Amino acid sequence: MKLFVYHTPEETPADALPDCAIAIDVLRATTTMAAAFAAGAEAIEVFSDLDKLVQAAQQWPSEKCILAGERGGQRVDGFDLGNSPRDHSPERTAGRRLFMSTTNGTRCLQRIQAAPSVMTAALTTRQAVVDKLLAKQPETVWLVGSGWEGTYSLEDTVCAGAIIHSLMAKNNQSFVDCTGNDSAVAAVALYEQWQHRMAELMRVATHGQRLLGLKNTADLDYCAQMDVMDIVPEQERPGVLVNR
Ligand SMILES: O=C(O)[C@H](CS(=O)(=O)O)OP(=O)(O)O
Ligand SMILES: [Mg+2]
Repeated sequence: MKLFVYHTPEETPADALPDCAIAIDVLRATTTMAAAFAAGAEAIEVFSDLDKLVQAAQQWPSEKCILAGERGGQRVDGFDLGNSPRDHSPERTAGRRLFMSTTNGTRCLQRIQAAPSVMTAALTTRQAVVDKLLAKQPETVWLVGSGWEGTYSLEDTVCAGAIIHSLMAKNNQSFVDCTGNDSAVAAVALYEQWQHRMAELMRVATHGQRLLGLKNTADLDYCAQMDVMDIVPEQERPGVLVNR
C-alpha cells in the first residue's frame, strides 16, 4: 500500500485516480459526518449547491430528512443544523438522512468521487480508517485534506500523518515502503510533533482560530479527540455516504 498526501483537493493530479481516496476535513465536516453516523444517520448526501440540496430533500418525507448547511462557519438560515458534530444525538439523527453542504468538505468529496473506493476520515475515526485500509489493502491511497477555500489546513494534514503513522507501525513498514510522495513524509513529521497536543494544534490552526472567533471552543475540543469512534463513512454512489 502506497499513501499519497494532498493538502487540498486542488493539489490532486487531474489525470489519475487511486484505488482508494479519503477526504479529510477535521474542522469540521468529516468529524461531523462520523458523529452523525455514530448517532444512527441512515445516509449523508453532500451538495455544493444549496438549492439542489433542498430539491433533493423534498423527494423524501420531511420527517426522514435533516438539512445541514454551513456557510462562514454558521448554520444556513432555514436549515435544521449547521456543521457541528455536537448537533447529533440518537434522538435527533437516528434513522434519518442528512442533506449536507459545507464550505470545504463538500468540495473535497466532489473532487475524489470518481475513485473506486471513497471514504472520509477525521481524528476521531483515525484507528477505524486504518483498520479498514488494512482489511481492504488498496494498492494506492490518496489522503486529501479539504483545506480552506483552496489553501492548506494544518489539522487535515496532521490527520493524514496520524493515519500513515499508525499504518507504518501496524505493518512494521518504513517510509520508503509506505509513503508515495514527500507530503506524506512531512505529514507524519507534523503528526509526531503534535500527537500529544491536538487540542493545542486546533487553537494554533487558522481554521481553529476562525471557530474561536465564533466562540466555538467546544467543537475544537470535540474534533481534537483521537480514535474515539469505530465509524468509517464510505461512498455508496457519488455524493452519497453510508456507514457499512
Ligand atoms: O464549518 C466549518 O468548520 C468550515 C467552514 S469555516 O472555515 O468555519 O468558515 O467548513 P468545512 O467544510 O467543514 O471546512
Ligand atoms: Mg475544514
